Amino acid sequence: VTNQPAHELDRGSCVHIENCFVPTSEIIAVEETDLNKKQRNSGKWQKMAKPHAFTVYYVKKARNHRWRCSDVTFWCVDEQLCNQWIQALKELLELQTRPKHLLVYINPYGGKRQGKRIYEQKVAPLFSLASISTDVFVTERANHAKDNLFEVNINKYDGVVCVGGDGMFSEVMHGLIGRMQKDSGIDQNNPKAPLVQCNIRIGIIPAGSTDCICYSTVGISDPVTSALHIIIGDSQPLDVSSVHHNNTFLKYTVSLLGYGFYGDVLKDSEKKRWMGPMRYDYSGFKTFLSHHCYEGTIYFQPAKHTQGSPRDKDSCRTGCHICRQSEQQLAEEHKKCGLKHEEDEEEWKVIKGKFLAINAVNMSCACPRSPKGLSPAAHLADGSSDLILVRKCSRFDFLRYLIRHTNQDDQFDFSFVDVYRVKSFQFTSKLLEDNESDVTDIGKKHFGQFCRDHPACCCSIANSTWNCDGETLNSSAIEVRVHCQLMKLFARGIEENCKEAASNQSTVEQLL
Ligand SMILES: CCCCCCCCCCCCC/C=C/[C@@H](O)[C@H](CO)NC(=O)CCCCCCCCCCCCCCC
Ligand SMILES: Nc1ncnc2c1ncn2[C@@H]1O[C@H](COP(=O)(O)OP(=O)(O)OP(=O)(O)O)[C@@H](O)[C@H]1O
Ligand SMILES: [Ca+2]
Repeated sequence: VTNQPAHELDRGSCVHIENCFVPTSEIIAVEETDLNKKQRNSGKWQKMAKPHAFTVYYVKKARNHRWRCSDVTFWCVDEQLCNQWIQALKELLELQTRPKHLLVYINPYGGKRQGKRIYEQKVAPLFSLASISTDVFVTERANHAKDNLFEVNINKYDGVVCVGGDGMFSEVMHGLIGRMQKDSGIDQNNPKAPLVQCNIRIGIIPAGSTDCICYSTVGISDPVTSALHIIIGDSQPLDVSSVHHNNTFLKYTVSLLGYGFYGDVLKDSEKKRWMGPMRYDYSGFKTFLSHHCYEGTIYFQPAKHTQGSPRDKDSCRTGCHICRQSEQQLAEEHKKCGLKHEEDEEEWKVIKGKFLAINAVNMSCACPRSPKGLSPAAHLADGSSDLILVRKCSRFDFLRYLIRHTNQDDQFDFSFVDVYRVKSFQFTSKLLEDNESDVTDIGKKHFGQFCRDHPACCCSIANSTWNCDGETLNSSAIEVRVHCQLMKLFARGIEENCKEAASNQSTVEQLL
């Protein structure tokens, strides 16, 4: 069997196959080749009596974590031998645990409103090549996908795919995690309830405005790359934080939970949805100029179970040992403590102040606008969140901080920025504290006026809102807890040395 053209086989020439390989885990499909098509294309086949061939489709790694589907055709004069190869390769593929039946939700209005086109033109043909069957559902309203996930026979599927942005992913995640807890009789309103892990993987086909979750877990936001990760059945566990207020469940978050700057940007940008992804630049500029800061108190529990720190130079990569070690450490702690809520006994740290931004990120939050993200050393699956506190500072300093989202300089190397790796935290705004603790204290009650009367103080008279993975929360006082590896994605994290892999494979057109 050779990948040399048939006319060379016919001449009985010696075949040179380069020494290179594709792991079976990265083969997409094996098919008997349609020789009529090949004949038409190459015109090199006419002389051969009865040729046989099969084509292997495989993942070809290009630059910047981009994957493409490549193929190589093997020619053979012996029909039986050709069939044996096809059979053997198909058996190898069967041994891989890959999705066979997927449930797909498409948000036709996400990002630049291209979700349906992206799925039909770039993704569906690849799923069909890989013999994956799908039930496709185009949403007609917000929360359609989430509501539907509570009704469908979920056991029929090997995974759920969402075509859209971070908001669409959030919907699907809420549907799946919520369904899982409901089926297991877990009360989501209890902030301390041990949540049941969700083993049905989610695949993200990026078609949104920020696509931060896709970018941070794959290394690029590219529909074809994501489709290939789904096809080969990659698996990446992900931390999920639960957000509560007064024993009421509000939301789950996996990327950014931001108060102050990012909350205000989101709130303003929601009114400008018609602008598409540009709305964030417009509202970002406006919010930057308004320069509001917010006063409040943060209580947090440091994440002692993990060896990593937000100031580490190394980032979370495929097969990350920090994530593995942290998960094991947490599992051991839970075994030792049994049902006892050990968190309550651990130390809480308190920070009071005036902040321009409070950002809690479960992952780096890398995205095309910010290729390293808001916390470059955050881990996808270590059971912790990085809590970034940006204190009141000048507009110029805040701009310097924002610019560091976009370049290689250290974002935390500012006197007004603090970062902590935490496993839970709580926030209460000063306004709420004052209202709740002592309503008769005139000075406290009129805090709003107090600030208005002193122009030097830029503290807002109102609360900000929380930006929870691109959705606003109704409450400013929240209680947040990280759940280590609560769910899984069809991804493998960001691969190391991708450039090297790309150049090794660029010359590779042979296989086996
Ligand atoms: C001067 C350059 C500064 C550039 C700063 C770029 C920062 C980009 C940071 C992106 C962080 C994304 C975190 C992920 C959040 C997602 O869960 C969420 C849902 O998709 N997206 C947003 O909330 C969307 C948030 C998008 C926020 C965009 C903010 C743009 C700020 C522009 C400020 C301009 C100041 C210029 C002054 C002359
Ligand atoms: N058919 C629909 N009509 C209106 N809204 C929808 C529909 N389907 C889903 N949605 C909602 O649209 C919101 C935004 O969608 P999505 O996340 O896909 O795009 P985006 O906001 O442009 O991107 P990003 O979240 O990456 O910034 C989601 O919160 C989702 O609940
Ligand atoms: Ca994490």
